Amino acid sequence: MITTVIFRETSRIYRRRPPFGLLWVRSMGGGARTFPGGLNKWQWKRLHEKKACEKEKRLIDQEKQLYQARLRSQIRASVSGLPEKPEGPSHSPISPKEHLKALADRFVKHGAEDLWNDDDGPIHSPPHPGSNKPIDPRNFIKDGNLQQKRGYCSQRNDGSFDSLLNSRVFWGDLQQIRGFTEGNLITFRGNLEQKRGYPGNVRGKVKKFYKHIKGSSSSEDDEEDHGTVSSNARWPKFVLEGDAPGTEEEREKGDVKNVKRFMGNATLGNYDVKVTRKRIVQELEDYAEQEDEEGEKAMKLYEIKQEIIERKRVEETHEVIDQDEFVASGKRFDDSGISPLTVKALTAAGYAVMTRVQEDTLSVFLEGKDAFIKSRSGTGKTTAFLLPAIETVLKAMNSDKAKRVPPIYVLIICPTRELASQIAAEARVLLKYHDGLGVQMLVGGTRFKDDQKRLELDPCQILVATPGRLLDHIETKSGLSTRLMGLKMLVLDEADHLLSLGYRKDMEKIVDCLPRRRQSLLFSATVPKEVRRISQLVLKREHSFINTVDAGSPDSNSKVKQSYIIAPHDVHFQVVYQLLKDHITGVPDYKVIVFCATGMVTSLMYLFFREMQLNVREIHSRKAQLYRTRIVDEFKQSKRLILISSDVSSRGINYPDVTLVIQVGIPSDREQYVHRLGRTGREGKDGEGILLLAPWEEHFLEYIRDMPIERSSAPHVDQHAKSKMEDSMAKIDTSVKESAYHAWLGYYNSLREIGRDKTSLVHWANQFCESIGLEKPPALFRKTVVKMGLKDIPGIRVRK
Ligand SMILES: Nc1ncnc2c1ncn2[C@@H]1O[C@H](COP(=O)(O)OP(=O)(O)OP(=O)(O)O)[C@@H](O)[C@H]1O
Repeated sequence: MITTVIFRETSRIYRRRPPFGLLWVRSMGGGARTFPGGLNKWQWKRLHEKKACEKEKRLIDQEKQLYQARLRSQIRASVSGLPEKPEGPSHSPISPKEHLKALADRFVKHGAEDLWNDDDGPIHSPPHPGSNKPIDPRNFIKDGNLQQKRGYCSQRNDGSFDSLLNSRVFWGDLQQIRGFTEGNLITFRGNLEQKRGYPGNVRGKVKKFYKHIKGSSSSEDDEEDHGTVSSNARWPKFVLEGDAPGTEEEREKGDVKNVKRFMGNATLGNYDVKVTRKRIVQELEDYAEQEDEEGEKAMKLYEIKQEIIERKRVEETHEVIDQDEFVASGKRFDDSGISPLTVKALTAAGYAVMTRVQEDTLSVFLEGKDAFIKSRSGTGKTTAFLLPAIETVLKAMNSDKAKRVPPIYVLIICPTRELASQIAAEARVLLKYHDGLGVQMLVGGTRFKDDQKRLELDPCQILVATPGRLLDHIETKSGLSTRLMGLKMLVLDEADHLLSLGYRKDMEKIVDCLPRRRQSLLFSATVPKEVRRISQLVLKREHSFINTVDAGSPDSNSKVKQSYIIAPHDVHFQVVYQLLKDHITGVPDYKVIVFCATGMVTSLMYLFFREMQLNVREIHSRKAQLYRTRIVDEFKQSKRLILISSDVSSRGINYPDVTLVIQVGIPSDREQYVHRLGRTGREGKDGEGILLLAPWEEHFLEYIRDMPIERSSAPHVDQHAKSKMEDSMAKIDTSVKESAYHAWLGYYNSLREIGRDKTSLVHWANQFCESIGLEKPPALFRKTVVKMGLKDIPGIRVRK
C-alpha cells in the first residue's frame, strides 16, 4: 500500500523523466476510498453539498407556505373584526428572507402603492370621474345603471353597454380585479364578440350574452340582437367573478354549485375552473361593498389575494409552455445555487431562466462527475460550462488562498480561434462582478512572446485555448505547465472534433500533462459512436453521458427548414447566386452564410459575388487573424450581409439571426453538415438550410437520411444573369482560380468515397475548372500527384 502511494506521488513529480532507480508508475487517479459507499473525499463532499442545497430549497418552500397561511389568517382577522396578533419589535439581524417577509407585511398594512414595482404595470386603473376608490364589481349588479355610476361611459357618455365594452377603463378594472393578463382580456373580448356568435359590432351583444348565461336561447330573443341595449341592462356578475351563473338570488346567496363553464382555460387561465368559490373571498368581497375605510382595506387584501393567485398561475403556465430544448424547465438562475454575483451578471446579460443543457450540466457538476454532454447547436452550451467553471474557481480560491502564482483552475479547449475568443468574451460577461477573477486566451495567429507576457502580467484562473498553441506553451516549459498543476476542471468544447483524428495526438499530449484529479466536461452537438469510445482518453470510466436531444429525434434543430438541390457541377455558382437573390428579395433582414469546401474555393466565390455586386464578406484560415476577428465581429452585429466561409465558422460560432445557410458541395461528414446547419435557427428561432450537391455527390444524402430534409428544384437562372456571371468570373485573376482548383482536388481526394475513384475525381475536377472559367486544368507538382495517387490518371498535367 505504502509503495503504491510513494509510486503514485513519484510518478506525478517525475512524470516526464523518472530518476534512475525509480520505477515509473502511472497514476490511476482517484483518492483513497475512505468514505461510505466507496466514495472519495470529493464525491463525499459534493454529496453533502447537494443535500444542503436540497434542504435549503425545502426550507424556502416551507417559508413560502407559512407566509401565505399568515396572509390568509390576516385576511380572516380583518373580516371577522378581531384584532391582529400583536407583534413585538425584533432587534436581531434580519435575514434576506425575513426582509422579504417584512416587505410583504408592509404591502398588506400600507397598501400596494407603497411597494409596487413600476415594471409590474399599474396597480390601479386611471381614476374614474367622481370616485377615487378602487372599483367594486358588485355595484355593477346592484345599481343597475352601473356604467354611469362608475363613469365607464365617460368617453361616449351615452350610458349604453356599447360604451361599457368599448371603455378602456372598464377593461382596466376587470384586469385589476380579476388579475387577467392582457392576452386573456383580448381573448375574453374575442370570445364575447366572435365565439359566442355576437356580431362584430357591439350593439345588442350584451343582451344576448346575458340570455346565454341565463340558459335562454329562444330564436325570438336572438332576433333582438340589433336593438339598442337599455342602460338598465345588467352586467352578469359571473363575468366579473369568473364562475357561477345560476339565478341572481342564488348567486347573491353564494350557493350556486354545478357551474357551466362558458369559456375555455385558454381564455380565462385557471379562473373559470373553480366551481365553488372560497368562502373567504366571498366574505371579503361582501365586506368590500362597504364604502368606508374598512371596505377599502378589505378590497386591498382582496387584490393581494388575486395577485398571489395570478403569480401562481403564471408560474404554472410557464412550466407548461417552455418545454422545448432552449428553455426547458424554466428553472431560474437565482434558484440554482450559483454565486449571486454570477446571477447578477446573467441578469445584466438578459438571461433569467436556464436552458435544458445548462440545468443538466449544473446537476452533474454538483455531483462532481465527469460528463459527455450532447445538446443541439445554439442551445447555450457555452454558458452551461462557464457556470460550473466559475463555481469551481470560486471554491478553489477559497480553499487555497496563499499561492504565489495563481494556478489555472479551469482549462477550456476548443478547435478554432474564433470560438476561443467568443468563449473568452462570454466568460468576461459572466465574471463582470467577480473582482480578481480573470480569463485569458491562448490561440494561434498571435506572437508567442506576447502570450507569455500577457499570462505573466495578468494572471488568470480560467484559460481558453486552441490545442496547437496550448501544446506549444506546454512543450516550451514556459511556466504554464506548473500553473496547470492546480487544474480542477477541464472542458472540451466541440469535443467530438477535438477527439477526431486531426487533433487526437495533440489532445493526448495535453491531457497527459494535466493532473488526474479533476472534473472533465465534454460538450458537442454531435457525438459519433467512435468518439464516445475514445472519450475515455479524457473522462473517468464512471462518467455520465447526458443527451438533451430526445431519442429518435434528429441532431438538427426542428425549427430549421432543410432542403437539398441536385444540380450539375458547372452551374453551382449560378445556382448559389440565384438562391441568394431570391432570399434577399423575400427576407429584407437577410443574413446568409455560404459554406465552401476549402479556403481557396471560399476566396474565389467571394470575389465572384463581389463582382456580382452582392454585399459579401469572406472568412477562412488563409486570412490574417486580425482580419478574421474583424469580419466575425462585423457579421455578428450586422444584417443584410452574406458571409462566404470555410469551415472556420462551422462550429460553435454564434452569429445571431442567420436566416439562411447554404452548403455548396459535399460536407466532410454528417457532423459537419449538422454543425454548419446549426449556424441558423439558434436560441429557439427559425431558420433555413440548403445543401447544393452535384449528381455524383448524391450518395451523401445516405448519411443524413434521418434528417427532415426535402428535395427542392434548382432555381431558374435567366440568360441575362448568366452572361453577367460569365463576365464577372472572367474578371477574376487566373492564379486565384488555379489555387481553388488545387484546393478543390485536395479536399475531394481526402473524402473516402470520392477519393477512391481517382479517374472520376480527375474528371469532376476538370468539370470544376470549366465552371470557374479555366480553359484547361493547371498542372500539379509531381510530389502532389504522387501523394494524391493521381499518377497515370488521364487528364492530369504534371509540372516539369
Ligand atoms: N439561459 C439563456 N437565456 C437566454 N439566452 C441564452 C441563454 N443561454 C445562452 N443564451 C444565448 O443563446 C445563444 C447560443 O448560445 P451558445 O453559443 O452557447 O450555443 P451552443 O449550444 O454553444 O451552440 P453551438 O453548438 O453552435 O456551439 C447565445 O446567443 C447566448 O447568448
